[in-house]
Amino acid sequence: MADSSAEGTTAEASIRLLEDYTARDFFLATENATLLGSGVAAALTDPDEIRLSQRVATALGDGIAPIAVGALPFDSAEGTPGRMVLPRRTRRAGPMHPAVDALPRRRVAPPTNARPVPEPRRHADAVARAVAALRDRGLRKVVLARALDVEFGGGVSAEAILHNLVKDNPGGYTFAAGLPGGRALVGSSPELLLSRRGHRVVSLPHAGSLPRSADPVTDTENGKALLSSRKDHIEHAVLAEAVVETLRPFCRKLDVPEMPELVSTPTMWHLRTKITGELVDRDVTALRLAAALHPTPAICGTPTGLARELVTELEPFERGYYAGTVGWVNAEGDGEWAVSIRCAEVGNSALRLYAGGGIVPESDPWAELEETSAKFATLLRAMGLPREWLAEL
Ligand SMILES: C=C(O[C@H]1C=CC=C(C(=O)O)[C@@H]1O)C(=O)O
Repeated sequence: MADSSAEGTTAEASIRLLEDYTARDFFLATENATLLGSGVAAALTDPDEIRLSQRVATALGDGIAPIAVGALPFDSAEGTPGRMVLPRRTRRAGPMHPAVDALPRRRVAPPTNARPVPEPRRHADAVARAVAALRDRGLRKVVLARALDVEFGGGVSAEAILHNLVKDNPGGYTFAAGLPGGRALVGSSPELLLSRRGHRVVSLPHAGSLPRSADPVTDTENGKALLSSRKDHIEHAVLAEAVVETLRPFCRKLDVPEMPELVSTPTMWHLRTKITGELVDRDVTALRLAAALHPTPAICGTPTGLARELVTELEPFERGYYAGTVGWVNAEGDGEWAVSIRCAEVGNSALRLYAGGGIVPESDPWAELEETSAKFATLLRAMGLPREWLAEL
């Protein structure tokens, strides 16, 4: 029988969950709560995400465990199926911050080798080709990503990276999801795909970005520049419209602000829209809603099918669980699903880091390359590496 415990809202309780995390587990820390799922009472994989959500609801209804946790890939057609686990043991605690600030950072040994995939210049070329394809094939937006393969002669610890990510990102959805073969998807995303609590649903789509700067004047200027950038508002509007269109049939009421707001992570400025709604049917679970929304134009594009084709054509790697979604759902159908960005797939002695950006007809290839470098910084920082380290590759 699966075991579930609420361990209180004290700082010690949430920090204990972080300290007990191992690379096979599921972990999620948000502004509101900390969750650790360990062991496997049941595991479900399915390339069809809607069917997976139904199978998960049935398993939860059978009482196998009170909660299911897991990850959906960017594109299950690439051969990576959605993967859900009903943990043997689920532990919940209150939010981690600010108590975690007092903990020392954990050391991640320096990499022995690193290789951008593709070469930076080739990513800029791909962006230029994407801009031309948007025009020729009638797309409004596509999201192109690049990867960074990093090797560690002496091994790399997902636990240490997660620890530092939690410390660095108090407002983030900081996650780790165990994957087959002892690998783990570890990251800290600013973006909530969907949360459901009772009738209330919330989505926090993010699109439109500029890097933060260590210089306060430049930093403020970047924020202001983003807020007045026509190109970024177009990129954002395509996303917000798609989220609203998908949620509308499920909701009797939707609240959508007219303009996006400016928000920040420690490494990026973004445009974000807070969309809230009231569900018509309480039987529609958080996972079912996440499966309906995914892939949004924050990580794929519009129209979805054409954008997905363009991604496959222009990116020389498979995204796997990057640009998918990670989260949990319980027997009541409540849950929380973050977009799996600002993350890395971590193995024993190597990891692959990912970063992407939305391309619209107004996009500049070199600025887009810069943007992906800035987005890598979330993980680089957790690995103890300065952003300048990228320029040496
Ligand atoms: C695809 C990523 O970010 C998305 C989320 C926020 C802003 C984005 C942008 O401005 O391009 C991206 O759509 C990523 O970090 O890999």
